[in-house]
Amino acid sequence: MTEQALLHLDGITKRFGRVTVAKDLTLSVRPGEALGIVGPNGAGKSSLFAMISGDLRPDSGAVWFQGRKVTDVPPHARTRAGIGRTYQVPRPFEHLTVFENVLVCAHQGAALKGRQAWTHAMEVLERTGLAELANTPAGRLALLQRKRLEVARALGTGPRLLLLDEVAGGLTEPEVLELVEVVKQLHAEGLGIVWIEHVVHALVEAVGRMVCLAGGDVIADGEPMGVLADPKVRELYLGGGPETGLADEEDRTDEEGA
Ligand SMILES: Nc1ncnc2c1ncn2[C@@H]1O[C@H](COP(=O)(O)OP(=O)(O)OP(=O)(O)O)[C@@H](O)[C@H]1O
Repeated sequence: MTEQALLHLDGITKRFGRVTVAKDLTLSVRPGEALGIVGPNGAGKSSLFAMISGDLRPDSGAVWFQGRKVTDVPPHARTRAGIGRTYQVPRPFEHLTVFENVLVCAHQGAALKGRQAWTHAMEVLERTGLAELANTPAGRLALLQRKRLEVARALGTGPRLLLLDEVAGGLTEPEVLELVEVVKQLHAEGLGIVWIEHVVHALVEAVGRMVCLAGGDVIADGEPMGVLADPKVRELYLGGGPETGLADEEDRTDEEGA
C-alpha cells in the first residue's frame, strides 16, 4: 500500500497545547489522484499541508512520499522530491515579474538551469493562463492573477503532488470556474492533486474523491456527493459552515427554515 501510494500519512498526531490538529490520522493519495479536503475552520487542514510539505513536524506518525519516508526531510528537500504547495495567502516576490517569480521556483525547486529553467517557467505560465502577464510585477496583480501565480509558483517546482490551499477563496464565480478549469487540466496531465477548499462546488467539479476532516481526524472519505450527504459531514461542517454553492445545501437550509 505504502509503495503504491503517491502520498501516505501513517497515523500522524499533532497537538498545539490543548488543540489537536491531527489525531492518529491515516490517509493515502494515489498517483494522479485528485483529492478534495473539506472541514470546519480550525479542523487542521492547513496544518496537515504543513506536515506534508515539511513546514511542521508531527508529534508522532510518519509521512511517506513515493514510497520514501520523508517525516524528517526538510521542506526544501521535499520540494525537490516533488511536493509543491500553495499558501492560503499568496506570497509572491512582489517586486519581481510574474515570469521571474516562476523562474526562481524552477531554479530552486526543480533544480533547472539556464534555458531549461526558462522554457519550463514559460510553459507553466501558459498552463496557468499567465503568459500575457509574464513581464508584470507580481505586486500589481489582481486577486485572480495572484491566485494563478501561486499555483504557477508551485508548478514551477516541478511537482508530482500539488497541494492547493484555498486557492478559490475570495474569487468571483466566473473566476472560480476559470480556476477549476486550470486544476482539471493539471489533473488530466497526470498530476496528483490535494485541494483544501471551502468553495465546495469548485471541489465537486474538480476532484474524484473527497475527505472531510474534523477534530483532527477523517470523518468521511469517498465520492464527493456521498461525502457531502454524510450526516456527520452535514452536522459538523455544512450545518453552520460557509456557503457551498450546492443546490441541495440551499434546499436543506430552506427546509430547516420552513
Ligand atoms: N503554529 C501554531 N501554533 C499554535 N496553534 C496553531 C498553529 N497552527 C495552527 N494552530 C491552531 O490549530 C488549529 C487548526 O488550524 P489550521 O489552520 O490547520 O485549521 P484549518 O482547518 O486549515 O482552518 P481554516 O479552514 O480556518 O483555514 C487552529 O485552532 C489553529 O489556531
